[in-house]
Amino acid sequence: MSITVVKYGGHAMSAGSSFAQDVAALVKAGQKVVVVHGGGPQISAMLDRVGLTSEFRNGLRVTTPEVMQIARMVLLSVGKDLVGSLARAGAKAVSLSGEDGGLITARRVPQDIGLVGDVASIDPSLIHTLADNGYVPVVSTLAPDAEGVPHNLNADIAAGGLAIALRANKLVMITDVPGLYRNWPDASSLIEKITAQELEELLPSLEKGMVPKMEACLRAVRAGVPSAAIGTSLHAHGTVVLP
Ligand SMILES: Nc1ncnc2c1ncn2[C@@H]1O[C@H](COP(=O)(O)OP(=O)(O)O)[C@@H](O)[C@H]1O
Ligand SMILES: CC(=O)N[C@@H](CCC(=O)OP(=O)(O)O)C(=O)O
Repeated sequence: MSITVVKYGGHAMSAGSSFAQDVAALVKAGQKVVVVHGGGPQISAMLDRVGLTSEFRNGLRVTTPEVMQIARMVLLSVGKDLVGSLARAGAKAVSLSGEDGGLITARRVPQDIGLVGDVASIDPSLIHTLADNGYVPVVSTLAPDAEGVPHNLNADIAAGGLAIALRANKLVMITDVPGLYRNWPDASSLIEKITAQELEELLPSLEKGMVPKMEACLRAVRAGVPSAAIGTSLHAHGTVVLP
């Protein structure tokens, strides 16, 4: 049975959408769906409320231990909220993070930005167990490093890693823009289809949140995921990345 990995970004989430209904419909139609959620804007809002600031470097949040505490709290709560939305839409969902069942092990990124991890390894057996039994796994992207220290992972990067480890048929990145624009924000420059080679050439010119998103798509299609799509819903894909 085919597996779709869907990354649901924090910006898309705050815009409100038919996300839960769309996932529930896919599951009803016999597909396995794994949700990886973001929550960047929600973390920033909570940091604001408690009087902490954080900055982004190349799309990654500089994560001090204090920021990590808030990020973890917010992401786990976003996961539970999504389980609730999916349940109301008729899908049985279970939230978990990379910390559960040895799902993800993190490796500290080389940049000096604190407790930020990349995916070092993934053990997808817990995800398979859930998906094989009709549950929608909802993954919060926190993961311990080899010493057991929790790290903050960019959700796009983690979704790409999971799509590879699960041998997904498709990776879908749901965000607040219709797709990838060659000359952002020129609305006429939306890229409908792009190959891995073309994307690799374009990557250095991209900025902010698009950097980890497109890097994750590139890694996924290079590692055997047949396609990665970027759009505003499970059915609206402005951009498709092909090997
Ligand atoms: N070339 C580009 N094409 C599309 N969006 C871009 C581009 N460059 C920067 N962006 C910005 O990236 C944002 C999406 O990334 P991000 O904020 O990380 O979203 P998410 O929370 O869904 O992961 C868009 O809202 C847009 O402002
Ligand atoms: C290291 C890093 O940047 N982690 C992200 C995790 C959440 C995320 O990726 O959320 P979106 O998908 O909504 O942007 C953060 O702290 O914002």
